[in-house]
Amino acid sequence: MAITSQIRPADSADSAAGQVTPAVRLTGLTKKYKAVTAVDALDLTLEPGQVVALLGPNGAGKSTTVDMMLGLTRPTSGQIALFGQSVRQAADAGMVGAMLQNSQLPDDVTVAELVNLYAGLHRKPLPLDLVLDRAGIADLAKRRTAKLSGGQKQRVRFALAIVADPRLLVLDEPTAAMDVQSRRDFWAAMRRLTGGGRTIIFATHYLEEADEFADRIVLLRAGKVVADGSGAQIKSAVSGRQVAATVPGATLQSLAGLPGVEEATLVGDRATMRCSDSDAAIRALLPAYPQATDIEIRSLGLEEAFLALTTEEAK
Ligand SMILES: Nc1ncnc2c1ncn2[C@@H]1O[C@H](COP(=O)(O)OP(=O)(O)OP(=O)(O)O)[C@@H](O)[C@H]1O
Repeated sequence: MAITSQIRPADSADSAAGQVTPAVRLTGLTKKYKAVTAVDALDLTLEPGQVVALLGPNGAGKSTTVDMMLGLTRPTSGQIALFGQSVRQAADAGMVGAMLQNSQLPDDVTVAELVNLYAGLHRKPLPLDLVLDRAGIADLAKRRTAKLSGGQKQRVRFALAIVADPRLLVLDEPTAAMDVQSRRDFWAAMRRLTGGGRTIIFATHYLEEADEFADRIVLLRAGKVVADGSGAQIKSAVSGRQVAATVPGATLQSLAGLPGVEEATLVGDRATMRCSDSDAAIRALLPAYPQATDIEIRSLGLEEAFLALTTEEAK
């Protein structure tokens, strides 16, 4: 599929030309679990100050990518540089803060005690009040963690992630347990943080969340980047039309290769083609298959088109 190259090369040329060291540079990053390739030769460069969403369905490789960036899982091959340093060096220097899916919080401490405990692990932690304030949990300082709601726990995890004032925040589905208002508050806090030039990469299942809060969306499927661009670019790339037709004798390969066709499926003689240009597709289909009948064209909604882009393709 050509969407990645239409929008922007996965590895932006800006950083090569400019002086700025990328916040994140992943090169050929690969993780295999026996037969499963969870992350497949991923190349990705993040400029400092970007808020980037790693968007994709279950099993796309988001968590594995995040875990490798945090040194929790070793890559099978490929390289990771964070501000030009190794994962270990960047972590030791307090450059990286992380918020992981479902990480456990100890039960028998207050929020302030827990944040202080984490602060003690770092050489130059931020003052407690500032951390609590930035995470929007100043009013929860004396609350025991066992008494927190799911969304409040997420904000405490966020406080722990920012304790060392990291330049890069890596967040795996940070708003998973939050209601709409908490989600908005969370991202408002994030925006205040990134005002200071911090880089954020977060994993999410939700196109809407990625569109609303990220400067850039990297769409993953089966461990590969299938699209990379701003929310508007991704939306225009994924929206399109679907052409269905009964095409006796057609092969999947020939249908997928028609101009304007992004992806094709064939069930018996019934072909369904997701098109970037449905007019071009039909103009090419008819001379190639004059026997085609029952042709239908319909517009794909955004969510539907997104799903089409993130499920297995035939091309
Ligand atoms: N420890 C593991 N052992 C074997 N396979 C794994 C392991 N961790 C992940 N995988 C596989 O790697 C692929 C990518 O998984 P990953 O958790 O990175 O996806 P994801 O995009 O984060 O999905 P989700 O949104 O469900 O968290 C999946 O096929 C998953 O089953």
